[in-house]
Amino acid sequence: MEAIKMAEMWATMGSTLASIMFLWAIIRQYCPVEVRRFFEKYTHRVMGYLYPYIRISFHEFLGERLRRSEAYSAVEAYLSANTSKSAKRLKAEMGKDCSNLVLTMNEYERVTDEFEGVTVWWVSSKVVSPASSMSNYPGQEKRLYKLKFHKKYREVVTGSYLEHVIREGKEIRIRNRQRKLYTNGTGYKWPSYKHSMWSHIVFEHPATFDTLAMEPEKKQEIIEDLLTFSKSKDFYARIGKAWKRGYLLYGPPGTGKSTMIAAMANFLGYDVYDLELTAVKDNTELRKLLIETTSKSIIVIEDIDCSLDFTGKRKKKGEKFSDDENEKLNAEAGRKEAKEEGSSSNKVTLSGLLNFIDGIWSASGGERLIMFTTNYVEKLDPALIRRGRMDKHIQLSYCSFEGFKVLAKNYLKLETHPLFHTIQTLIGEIKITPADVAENLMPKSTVDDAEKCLSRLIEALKEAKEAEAAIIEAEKLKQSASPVKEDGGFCDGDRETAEPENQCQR
Ligand SMILES: Nc1ncnc2c1ncn2[C@@H]1O[C@H](COP(=O)(O)OP(=O)(O)OP(=O)(O)O)[C@@H](O)[C@H]1O
Ligand SMILES: [Mg+2]
Repeated sequence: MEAIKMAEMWATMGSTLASIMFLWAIIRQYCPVEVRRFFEKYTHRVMGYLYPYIRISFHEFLGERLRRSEAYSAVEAYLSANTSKSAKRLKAEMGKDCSNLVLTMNEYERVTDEFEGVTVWWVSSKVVSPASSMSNYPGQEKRLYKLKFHKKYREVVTGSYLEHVIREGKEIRIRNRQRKLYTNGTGYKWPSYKHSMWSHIVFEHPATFDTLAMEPEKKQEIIEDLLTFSKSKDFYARIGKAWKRGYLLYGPPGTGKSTMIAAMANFLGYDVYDLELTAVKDNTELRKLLIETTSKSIIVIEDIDCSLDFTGKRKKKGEKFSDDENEKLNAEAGRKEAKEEGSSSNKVTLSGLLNFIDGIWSASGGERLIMFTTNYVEKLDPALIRRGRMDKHIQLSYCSFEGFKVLAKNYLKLETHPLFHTIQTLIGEIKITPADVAENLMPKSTVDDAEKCLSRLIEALKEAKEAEAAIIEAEKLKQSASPVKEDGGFCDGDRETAEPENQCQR
C-alpha cells in the first residue's frame, strides 16, 4: 500500500513538473518580456518546493573584470583528471611542454562523480550573451560548470566534497601548469588598456640540481633550505613575517649563478620574474611591478652591482663601473640619496629597492624568493644585503673536483676514468670556472669520444697553469725591478707602468 502511495505521489509530482516545464516553454516562446519575468519568478519558487536537487554554478569569468575564476580553473583541472575517462565528448588541448594532450569535457557534456557514497553530476555549459546592436561583435560566450546533487547531501557536498575538488584541482594545476619566465625589459611601453607590466614566455630552462656542478654537501644544504621555505607558510604566519626569502648569489662569471636560479625554479616549480632594473622608470613603477608578481615565484635581479648605482647615474646591464668611477660615485651617494628622498624622485633609488624587498607591499602575494646575483659582492651596500633582506648568501666558486665529476657524468656519462686522477691534481692547483670545464667537455664533433674531451680539458688546465705561473713570474720581476720610493719617482705602489714624475700630481 505504502509503495503504491509513494508511486502515485511521484507520478503526480512528475506530471506537475512536466506541466510547468511545458507551460514555461510556451511562455518563453510567445509571451512578452514582462509576462516571462513574472512567470520566471514564480516558476522558480514552485520548482524550488518540488525539485529535490541543488545546483551550483562555477563561472569562468567573474564580473566585468576579465580575470579567470580560480574556482572554475580548479574545477576544470579536477574534472579533467577525474572524470575524463567517463566523459564521451572531450576537448583536447596541448599540455605542459607541448608534449602531451590534456583532455577536458566538451561543452554540454555530463559526468558523474562519487564522493563518500554520494553521487553528484557535473555539466559543462556555456551561455552566450546577446550581441550588442551597436557593434558588429558577436555575442560573448561565457563558460561555466554546473554541479547538481540531491538536497539531502547539501552538507557533505558544500563542505567536504567541494573542498576536496578545489584542493585537488589546485594541486593538479600546479603539477600541470606551464611555468613562465617574465620580463619587464622589453623596451615596449604598455598601452593603458594592457593590464600587465610584465611580458612572458614559457620557462623551459633544463637546469636541475642534478646537473649543477657543486659540492654535494653545499647542494644538499641549499635544497633543504628551499624545501623548508616552501613548507613554512604557517611558520611565517606565526612569527608575523612575510612569506618570502632573499638569496644573494655571488661569485666570478661562469660559476653557475644564473644556472642555479633556473635549477631552483625547476626544483620548486616556481615562475621566474627577471627584473631588469635599468628599464624601471622610478620607485613607483618598481612597486607596481612587485604587486603584479604572483606567489610561487622567484624575482631575480641579475648583476645588481651594475644595474643600479646609488648616486643617480644608472648603467645599462653589462656596463660595470671602474674602481675610480665607483669611488667618486660612492662619495656622492649619501648626499644625493638624501636629496632624492625629500624630492619627488623620478628613478629607482636604494631606498626604493629596499622597500621593494621588504617594505609593506612586499608581503602581498606570499611564497616568493628574491634573488640578487653579483660578481662583486664587496661593492654592494651592506644595507642591501644584510640578513633579513638577503637571508642566505651563496658563494659560487671555481670548479672543484666534485663539481667536475658532476659535469663529466652529465656531459660524458662517465663516473670514473683513468684520466680523472690527473684532472683531480690539476683542478686542485688551478682556478677554472665550471663554464670553462663544461666547454672543454662538450664534444666538438661526432668523432669526439669521452677520452678526447678529457684530454682537451687536461690541456686547457695545463695551459691555464702555465699562464698563471707566467703571471706570477712577471709580478716577481716587476717587484724586484721597482725602484725604492726615495725620490718620489712613483706615486702609486700599484701603478702598472712606470710614469715620469711630472705626470704624477696629487
Ligand atoms: N655550477 C655549474 N654547474 C653546471 N654548469 C655550469 C655551472 N656553472 C656554469 N655552468 C655552465 O656555464 C654556463 C654559464 O653559467 P652561468 O650563466 O650560470 O654563470 P653565471 O655565474 O651566471 O655567470 P655571470 O656572472 O657571467 O652571469 C652555463 O650555461 C652552464 O652550462
Ligand atoms: Mg649569470
